[in-house]
Amino acid sequence: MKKIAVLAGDGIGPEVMAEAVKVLKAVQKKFAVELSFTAADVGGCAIDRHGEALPASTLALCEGSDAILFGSVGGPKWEDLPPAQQPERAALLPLRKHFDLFCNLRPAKVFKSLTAACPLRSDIVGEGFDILCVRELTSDIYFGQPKGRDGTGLEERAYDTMLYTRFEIQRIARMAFEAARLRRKIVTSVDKANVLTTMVLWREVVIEVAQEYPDVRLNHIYVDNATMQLVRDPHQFDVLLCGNMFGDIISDEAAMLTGSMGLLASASINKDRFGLYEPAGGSAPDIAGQGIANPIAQILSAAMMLRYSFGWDEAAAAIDRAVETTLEKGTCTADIAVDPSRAVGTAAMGDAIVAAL
Ligand SMILES: NC(=O)c1ccc[n+]([C@@H]2O[C@H](COP(=O)([O-])OP(=O)(O)OC[C@H]3O[C@@H](n4cnc5c(N)ncnc54)[C@H](O)[C@@H]3O)[C@@H](O)[C@H]2O)c1
Ligand SMILES: CC(C)[C@H](C(=O)O)[C@@H](O)C(=O)O
Ligand SMILES: [Mg+2]
Repeated sequence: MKKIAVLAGDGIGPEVMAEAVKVLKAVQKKFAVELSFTAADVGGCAIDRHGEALPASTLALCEGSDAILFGSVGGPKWEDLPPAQQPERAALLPLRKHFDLFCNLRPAKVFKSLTAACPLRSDIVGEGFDILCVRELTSDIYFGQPKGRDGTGLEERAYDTMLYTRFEIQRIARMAFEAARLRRKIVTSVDKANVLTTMVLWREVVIEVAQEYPDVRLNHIYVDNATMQLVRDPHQFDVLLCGNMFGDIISDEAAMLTGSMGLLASASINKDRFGLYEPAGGSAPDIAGQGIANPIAQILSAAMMLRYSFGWDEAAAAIDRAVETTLEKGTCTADIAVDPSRAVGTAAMGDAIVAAL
């Protein structure tokens, strides 16, 4: 029996989470495995109901679970709170830090049947590309100290600290090289070593780690060039190794190149393979409550949970295949439909994936 903490969160979170749970329940039947689901509040909805974004009871549930399935948090309703109380800073980042989820895997793969949804020219996208962003998730300018604001008038200042230790770079670099070994064996390390001291260390350590993996090719690219090369020729990339900040930006770009933010799943794991699984996109306030969000990123995140935290590769692959089959049949939500008048809603998309499973 695997215990799953279900934290749907805000905006489209609960809408897409319902579909992921539906798919997991179907997996349970098909593969005769046992899963338990316990829901808890997190993010803005937890502020509204409990006065804080990450209530102690929610954290305790996560601690007693085998994995966390996470929706998304945040939205306009909570944007005027003091920054430290906002859902993203008070719930998501502390969860990542608390469980030491340093490794964020974000696979950006174009589905064959969706090449038309890709915003790139057809001669550039070709038959599709397959990139894995390996993003460091518990350090960098997100967490470096000091952070703060002081001074007054025109002397008022605000600052964050970009900081990496050798240990932090080594462990995320090893994850990238290990992942590349199972793929096309190319790691492209994204940095800004021409300007930032942190990134000079980053590049040095990545080069050292590469010595342990002589079978994997290592390239370096500056982050500005990386954003441009992704649009010019995404096929050149296999594994993109990034720090926390650059990985945040690059993974949104890679997601959209596959057709929609609603397609990009993610796994945030620690050294023991405990993980938090969430779509790379957010609470999408512009479409929340309409039943039109794409549940695929949430469903594929659930598949990643089965693969990385539970080691259930066969069940995970079955979900991946069911998503692919559904798309091949032409069932699409509005964000990826070439003809929006034929788009289906969130629940119908989930039902179609369950049927394909
Ligand atoms: N993991 C998280 O909890 C997480 C991640 C990113 C952003 N956020 C938060 O979400 C809120 C909104 O952020 P944002 O607007 O910058 O980014 P967003 O990812 O929520 O939305 C960006 C665009 O992508 C679209 N989109 C995203 N997911 C989609 C889906 N499943 N189906 C169809 N379209 C989808 C949205 O409609 C929107 O047009 C903010 O409060 C932000 O901080 C949370
Ligand atoms: C909501 C925010 C804190 C988060 C991040 O910046 O990591 C999000 O953008 C993501 O990509 O998971
Ligand atoms: Mg992001």
